[in-house]
Amino acid sequence: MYLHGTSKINANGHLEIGGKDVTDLAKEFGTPLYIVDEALVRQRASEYVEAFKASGLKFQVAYASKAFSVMAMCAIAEQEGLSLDVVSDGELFTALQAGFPVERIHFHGNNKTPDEINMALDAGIGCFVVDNFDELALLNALAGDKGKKVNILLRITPGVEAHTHDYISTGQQDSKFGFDLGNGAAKQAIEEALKLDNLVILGVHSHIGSQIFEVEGFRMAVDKVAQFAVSIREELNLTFKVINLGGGFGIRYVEGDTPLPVSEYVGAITDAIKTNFANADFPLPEIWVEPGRSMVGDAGTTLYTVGTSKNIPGVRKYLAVDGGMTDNPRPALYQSRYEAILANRANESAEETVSIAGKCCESGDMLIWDLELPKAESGDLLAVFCTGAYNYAMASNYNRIRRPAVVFVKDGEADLVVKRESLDNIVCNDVIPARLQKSPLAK
Ligand SMILES: Cc1ncc(COP(=O)(O)O)c(C=O)c1O
Ligand SMILES: N[C@H](CCC[C@H](N)C(=O)O)C(=O)O
Repeated sequence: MYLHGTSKINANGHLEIGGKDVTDLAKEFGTPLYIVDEALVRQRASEYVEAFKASGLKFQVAYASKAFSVMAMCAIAEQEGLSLDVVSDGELFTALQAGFPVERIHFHGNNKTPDEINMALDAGIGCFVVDNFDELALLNALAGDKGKKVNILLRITPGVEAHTHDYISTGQQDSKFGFDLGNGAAKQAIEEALKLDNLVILGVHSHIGSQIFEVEGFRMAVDKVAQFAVSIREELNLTFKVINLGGGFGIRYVEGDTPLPVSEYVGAITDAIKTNFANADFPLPEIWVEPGRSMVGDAGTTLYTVGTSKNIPGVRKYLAVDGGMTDNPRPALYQSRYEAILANRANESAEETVSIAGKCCESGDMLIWDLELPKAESGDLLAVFCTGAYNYAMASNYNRIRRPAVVFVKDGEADLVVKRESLDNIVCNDVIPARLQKSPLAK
C-alpha cells in the first residue's frame, strides 16, 4: 500500500490523513468526501518555489487552478507565493473572491468570450495568454475601449508530442490550442501583435501535455521556444521577457507510475534555458510554469461508503459505492487508474478481487477494475487515493447527484472548504414556466 503525504494507518487500523482519522471525518462530514492533505499541497508548492530559487532565474510558479479551483485553494496558493492560471470567468471569479492578487493572475483559454475578457480587464489581471488571431484582435479592441494596455503571452504549439493520453496531449501541431511554430503562425502572431497598440508582448507560452514522466519533452520544448526567441529578436527586434513552459508534470497514481521529483523537472527546464541562452547578449527571460495536477493531485483522497455488491460467479464481483463518475469522471474519460483501500480496515489482508462501481445509470460508471480488498461489507469505507486534481474540478450532477463536500485536513484539524451540495442546490436554478404550471404534473 502506497501512502501519500501525511497519510498513515493508525493504531485502530484506520486511515489517517493530516492527523485526522477518516472514520471520524466520515461521521462528521458524510460521504462521498474529498479530503485534501494541506501539508502535502504546501510541500509541493514549496518544492517548485525552492527549485526555481536554486536555479537563480527569475520565475513565477502559477498554480493551474483548473485542477482544483476553490477559494481555499486560491488562499493557499497566495500564501505560498504562487501565481494563478485561470481559464474561465468562473475560475477568475473564484480567485477574485478569494482575494488573490490580480497582478499574479494569468488568463488562459482558446475561446475567451468578450464578457470574460472585459471582466478580466476590469479586474486588471496580470496577463492574458492569447491563443489565436481572433483573440488578438478582440483583446486589443476591448482593451482599447477601456483605454488600457494589457500584457500578453502568445501561446505557441511547439510541435512536441508528449507521451501521454491523446486527450491530454497539447503540444503537437494538430491541436486546438495556440499558434503553430512549424507553419509560421507563431511568428505571424507576433508580427500582428506588434501592430496592435493596446497589447504589450511579454513573451510566449508553451504547454505540451499532462501527466508527463520524462524531462525530454520539456527540454525539446525549451529548445524550440528558445530558438524562436532568438530568431524573433534578430528579425523583429523584440526580446521576450517571459517564457512560460506550462504544466504537465506527472504524479504517481498507481504502482508503475514513475514521476520525477519536482526539482528534476524544474532543473531540466532551467538548465535547458541557460544552455540555450548561454551566448545571448540580452537578459535571460523570466521562466513561468503552470503545474496543476502535481500541486494537488496526490494530496487528495476520496472517501466513499460501500453499499451494494453483485457477484457474477466466474466473471467478477462488483462493489458499489455512494459516488462514482459524478465525483471522478477520469476512469470513464481517460481509462485512468487509481489505488484504494478499505479505510476502516486498513490492516486487514486482501481476500478477494472486486471492481468498484459508481451509482450512476451508466455502465461505464466504474472507478477501479480488479482491486484487491478484504471482504468488504455494506457500510465499510473505501478511500481512493490521488484524487486531488481534476476530480472535484470535473465533477458533475449527472443523475442529479449532489457534489460532495471538500475538507482540508492539517495537524489534526479538519476544515470544511466546500459544503456538500444540498437537494435545494440541485433545483435552485430550475424554473417551471407559467404555462407548464397549469399542468397537473407541476403544482
Ligand atoms: C495551458 C495549461 N497550463 C497548465 C495546465 C496544467 O497541467 P497539469 O495539471 O498537467 O500540470 C494545463 C492542463 O491542464 C494547461 O492546459
Ligand atoms: N488541460 C490539460 C489536461 C487536463 C487533463 C485533466 N483534465 C485530467 O483529468 O487528466 C492539458 O490540456 O494538458
